Amino acid sequence: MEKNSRSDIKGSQHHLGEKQALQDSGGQPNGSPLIENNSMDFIATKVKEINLSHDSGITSPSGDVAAEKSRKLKTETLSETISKNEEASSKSFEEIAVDAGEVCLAPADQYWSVTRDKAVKLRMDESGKGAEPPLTIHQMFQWTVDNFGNHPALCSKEKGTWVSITYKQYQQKCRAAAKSFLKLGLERFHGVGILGFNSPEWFIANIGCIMAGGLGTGIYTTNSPEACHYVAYNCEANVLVVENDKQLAKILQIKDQLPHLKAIVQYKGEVKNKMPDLYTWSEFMKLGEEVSDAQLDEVINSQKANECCTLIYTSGTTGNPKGVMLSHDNITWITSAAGSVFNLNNGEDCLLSYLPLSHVAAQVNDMWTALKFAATTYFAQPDALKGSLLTTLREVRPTSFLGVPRVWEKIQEGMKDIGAKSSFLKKRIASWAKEIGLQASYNAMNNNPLVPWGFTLADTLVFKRVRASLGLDRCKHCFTGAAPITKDTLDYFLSLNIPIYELYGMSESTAPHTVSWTGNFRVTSCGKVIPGCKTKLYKPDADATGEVCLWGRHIFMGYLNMPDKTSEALDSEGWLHSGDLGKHDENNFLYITGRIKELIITAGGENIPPVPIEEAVKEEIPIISNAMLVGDKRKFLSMLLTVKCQVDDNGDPTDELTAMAKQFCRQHGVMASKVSEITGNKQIYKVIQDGMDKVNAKAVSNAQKIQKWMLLSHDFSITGGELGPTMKLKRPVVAKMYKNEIDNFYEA
Ligand SMILES: Nc1ncnc2c1ncn2[C@@H]1O[C@H](COP(=O)(O)OP(=O)(O)OP(=O)(O)O)[C@@H](O)[C@H]1O
Repeated sequence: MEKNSRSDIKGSQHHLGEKQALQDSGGQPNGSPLIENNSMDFIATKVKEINLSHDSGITSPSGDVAAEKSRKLKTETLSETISKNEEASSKSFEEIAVDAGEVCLAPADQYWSVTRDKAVKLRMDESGKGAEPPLTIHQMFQWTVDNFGNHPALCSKEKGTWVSITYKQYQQKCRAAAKSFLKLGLERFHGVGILGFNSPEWFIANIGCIMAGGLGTGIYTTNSPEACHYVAYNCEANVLVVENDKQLAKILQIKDQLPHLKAIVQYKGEVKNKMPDLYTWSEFMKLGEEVSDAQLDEVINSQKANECCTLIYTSGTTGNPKGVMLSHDNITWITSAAGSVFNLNNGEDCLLSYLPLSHVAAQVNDMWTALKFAATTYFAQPDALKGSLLTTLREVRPTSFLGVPRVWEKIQEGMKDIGAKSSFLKKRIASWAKEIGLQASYNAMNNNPLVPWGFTLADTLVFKRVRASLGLDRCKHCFTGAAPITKDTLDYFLSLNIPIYELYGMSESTAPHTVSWTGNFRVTSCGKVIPGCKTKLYKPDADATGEVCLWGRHIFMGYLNMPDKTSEALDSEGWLHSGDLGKHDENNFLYITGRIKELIITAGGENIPPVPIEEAVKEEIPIISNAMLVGDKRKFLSMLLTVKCQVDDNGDPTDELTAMAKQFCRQHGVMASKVSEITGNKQIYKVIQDGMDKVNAKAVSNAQKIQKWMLLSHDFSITGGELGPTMKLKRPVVAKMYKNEIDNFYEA
């Protein structure tokens, strides 16, 4: 049914297959079951709504709120202006900042910098969004506290109960952390590395570090000790904040090679082996009690909006991670600019934090946008991506939800598995509703007011229940970003009347550059440029496809200590060259069509983007979880393949096939339940070869045909290092790991 409905839709005016053919294969790890199957049966079971209202079930936070005096930062003149201004509640902080004539910038004469303490020139416009006065993180925070001080800011689960802190308490805790960092000797523009799963402590450590004049630096929890060392050394970390003894163990292995390190703080669990300069969270938070407010305010007030406050290390899909230097203005401006597109209202939203905060997308969404718009951030459980995400989603019922493509794919897989087990009648109802849903969604996308017949019934019987069962019934914005998503997944959710809005951006653009939103989206497009930002397509070809170049106040300062890489990324005029290929449609929607850095250039000189071929293989042979095309400087193309298998509690792929993969084998007469049972299995190999033949039959040239392939015994994963944190394929890593296998393809 789905295929039929999609092909119906394909007849519409949009080139819907366009991007699907160009997807990155990186989004196919064999992650652990994200979705608990028994909770996904949206048709079969009456969906049990967990009526957790925004604040219900949340115990009062500890600490005497009334006794707290709202701290006045040296943005005092601004805050005073706010309180004096009769219209304070209706005026934005930016407007009031203009009134007060207070703009804090350090002298700078160029758009880029590669040294931690050097300010940059801002890409200010003369009018509009790009002309808004620059703000520091602290000014933005103070405005939120002044206006929404008693609003819940952070909610986390403690012993099974949600506990929240208000914006006032949040700021107070950040200030306490900042004082402790100062006490520990955090030097100006030196890093505080944070290595752990999302939690209030992560946010407080990060903002506390910035208040104290340091550079907030996330480190991926999946990093090896060596990879942690790379980041901690590069940012000259004075303090490392780790989640638990597992992360601590990694740091203990490398701490002697970190000349700037002064202390380690562990924020969860017991500190088993006491040692000097190792603190628990509660010890740490008390360390700075003697540091006066005036001392801290002096540090805060000396900071300028065009100076660095955060380092985002790239995930390394194309080489060693680079330290992307972000200024206060990068962060405060983009959160304001993107938030206005989505019409976010202060104090109205709540979201769930579960994607790695070291990645720019999660950090900007969960921490900075929430802070700017006084939203409430709920923290998921550390095993979110191993199964608990859905349960938490249903408790929190966020009003905005960001998933990387793989998250949406896992939800889709879970729902399909359940659907496959439903009775005949339920399957029929689902098919009927999905056909209507897809048509209705495409009509809405194309501004066609026609509502298909039966929509209201389908909405009541299916769509509303699905939304509730996923915890998305209050969700106004379901987002995807950070990597390409397939049209198949987008259509699947559209058929359930859940539009997923695509965002595009990079660490180097402080996350979003183009966005999609209600009434403004096109399937397979990543949306329109944010007001105040500009896109240029560099060296467009005959098809008007060129390299996507970005401009705006969100463009990063430079890569820390990497002048060459910085000048490769930023041209002499200050445009950021993304390395992505893209084109616009007649309505200025941007379509990403490939990555220049991933192009395969064969020995015969043909340029081949690998993603469309990899996606075609995965679609044709559904048992395949990952496919990597090789053939750079070789005579022909070959492909490494992995099959869908289950993962263990650590996220490591196991030998056990997924339910879907077992079913696939059975359909082809093979009673296998393990990966090892099908590697070398003639029947399965024939099925794969048949699929390859079909893909090759559609190849645009002989050079684009896959001549040889190999089924690997082990799936790719984040923990294995083959996939980055947003599940993108790390091609150089895989090429190195399977060098012998690849060489074998080309031996005569
Ligand atoms: N909506 C999207 N569609 C397609 N690709 C996207 C989308 N959003 C982001 N990307 C890809 O992600 C890239 C930015 O990702 P990020 O800044 O996390 O660095 P990375 O590419 O993962 O790591 P590295 O720079 O180390 O290679 C973009 O350049 C683009 O290739």
